[in-house]
Amino acid sequence: MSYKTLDVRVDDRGVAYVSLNRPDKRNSLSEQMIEDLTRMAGTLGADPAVRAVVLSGAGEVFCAGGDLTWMKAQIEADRATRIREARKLALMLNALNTVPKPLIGRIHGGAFGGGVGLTCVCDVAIAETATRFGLTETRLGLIPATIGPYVVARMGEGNARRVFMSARLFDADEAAALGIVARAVPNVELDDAVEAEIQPYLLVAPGAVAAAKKLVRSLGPRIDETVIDDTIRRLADTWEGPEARAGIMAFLEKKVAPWAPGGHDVS
Ligand SMILES: C/C(=C\C(=O)SCCNC(=O)CCNC(=O)[C@H](O)C(C)(C)COP(=O)(O)OP(=O)(O)OC[C@H]1O[C@@H](n2cnc3c(N)ncnc32)[C@H](O)[C@@H]1OP(=O)(O)O)CC(=O)O
Repeated sequence: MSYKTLDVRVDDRGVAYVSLNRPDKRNSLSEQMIEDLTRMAGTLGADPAVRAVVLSGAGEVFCAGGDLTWMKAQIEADRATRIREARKLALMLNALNTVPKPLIGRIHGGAFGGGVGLTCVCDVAIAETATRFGLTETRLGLIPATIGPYVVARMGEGNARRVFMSARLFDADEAAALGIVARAVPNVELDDAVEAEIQPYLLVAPGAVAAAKKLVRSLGPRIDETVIDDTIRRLADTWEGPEARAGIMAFLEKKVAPWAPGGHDVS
């Protein structure tokens, strides 16, 4: 179980602690991290000794979303490459969403774009009160495409219209009100809160847990192959447009995008 961008440790109770480990790039979802997360979901999901998985991030923020350097490469690529790369992101999210174990998110610092997506594919997430959340894609000329189904399933269409279209940041209490996280706790209580969340899962039948998770997915909004394919196409379409190029280049060059003359509030 060796990964280039993840730290994985399984304790003697069968709790797997997985930490995104690219803190210098704010744990943004590089191609390697997407591959590692997909493999991790398959490996831990199939391991009968694993009873629960905790997903966290190293460093200052949980996850800064899709790696914008990787996305810049997609802007330069041909259509077939764009579709193939967008599919990797979508299949990683699907793998985590369907992992047949309890997946518990430990969210701190910040979760932006794909970082909110990762939070929403967890069965339950607990956030540090100071965490900032944002579906920031439209700031960058992008859309929350592949993460969209999981986020909308949590917050509903009305809330999604507001936060997808405005890209405004919100705090952990609002994230709890929106259903993205179960609750917000002060940083000093975060690890205890996550441990308390794990406990009940260690007392229930693993096969029934997996079946219950499947049941809930079949009762909630359907995120099937057709929906996933549609989000892949939408992301590839967005990468083709002039706004994505301008927004991503502005971020990477530490400039302000042309549609935000005063800059964005990131505090
Ligand atoms: C999944 C889909 C879409 C997306 O997710 S699009 C991405 C959405 N994410 C964002 O909008 C967040 C972008 N990042 C930030 O706003 C800030 O970095 C931060 C997270 C608020 C942290 O700020 P801080 O001041 O602490 O750090 P720096 O900005 O100096 O960043 C340090 C270092 O990390 C690099 N970096 C940060 N985020 C990313 C990223 N998303 N991609 C690539 N690189 C990132 C940053 O460039 C700095 O690098 P240096 O080399 O040190 O300059 C699509 C779908 O849903 O389908």
